[in-house]
Amino acid sequence: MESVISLTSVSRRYPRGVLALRDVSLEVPAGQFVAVMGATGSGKSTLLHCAAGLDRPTSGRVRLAGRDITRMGEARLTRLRRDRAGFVFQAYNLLSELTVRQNVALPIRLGGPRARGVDEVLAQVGLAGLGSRPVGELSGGQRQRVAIARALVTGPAVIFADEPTGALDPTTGARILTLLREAADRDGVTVLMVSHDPIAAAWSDRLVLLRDGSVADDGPAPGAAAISDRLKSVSAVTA
Ligand SMILES: Nc1ncnc2c1ncn2[C@@H]1O[C@H](COP(=O)(O)OP(=O)(O)OP(=O)(O)O)[C@@H](O)[C@H]1O
Repeated sequence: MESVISLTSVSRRYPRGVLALRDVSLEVPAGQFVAVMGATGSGKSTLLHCAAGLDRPTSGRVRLAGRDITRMGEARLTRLRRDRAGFVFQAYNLLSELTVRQNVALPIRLGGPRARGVDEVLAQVGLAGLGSRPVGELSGGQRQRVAIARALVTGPAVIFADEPTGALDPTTGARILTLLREAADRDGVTVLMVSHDPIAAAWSDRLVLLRDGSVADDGPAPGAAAISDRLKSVSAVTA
C-alpha cells in the first residue's frame, strides 16, 4: 500500500547556509504513529513542515496522501492540507473568542470535508459538555483536546503534531497522547509527532531519531527509558 507520508532524499537549506535536513528519506504507511526526536536544532520541525507542505525542500521529493506536493501550487496545497491533514501544535492555534464547537467546525466552514459530526468528535475527545464555551475559558489540556477534535472532524489521512504535550502536565499529556493513539488505531490516521519527551514518544509505533538533519536511527519505538538512552547517545555525538 502506498505511504501516506513519503519523503525521498529530502534536503532543506535555509538562507545563510544552514542545512537543516540532509538527504532524509521516510515512508510512513496508513495508521502508523511516528515520533520524531533529536537534539535541539537537529531538524525535527523542518522535517514536519516539509512533510506537511508548510515548507518546501531545497531538493528531493515529498508525497502527501498520495499526491506529489514537491512543486504543487500554493492554492492546491492549501486545499490538500485542509482536506487530508490535521494539525495539533503546542500553541493550539485556536481562536479564543470562538466557542469550542465553532473552533472544531472551522475546517468545514473553510470548505473542508464534513467527514464526522462536530458533536461526535467532541464526545470522542471528552468535551461533550463544553461545546458552547469560549475556548479562551478552557484549560491547556482542554484546548489541546479541541485542537485534536478540530484535526479529526475532516476525517484526515494524517495528523501532524508538533510538541502536542509540551505545555501540559504529565497526566493531561497522557490523555492527549491516548487520543492520538486512538486516532491511529481506531480511525487509521497516520500520526507524525515531533517531541522532546521520551514518555510521549513511547506512545508511538516508530521512533525516528535525527542528528544534524540526518536520520540517525529509525525503528520500532521502545519504552521511555530506552528512548531516553538512545536520544542521549544520538545527541552526545553531536555535542
Ligand atoms: N527559518 C529559518 N531560517 C534559517 N534557519 C533556520 C530556520 N528554521 C530553522 N533553522 C535552522 O535549521 C536547523 C533545524 O531547525 P529545526 O527548527 O528544524 O530544529 P528542531 O530539531 O525542530 O529544533 P528544536 O528542538 O529546538 O525545535 C537549526 O540549525 C535552525 O537554526
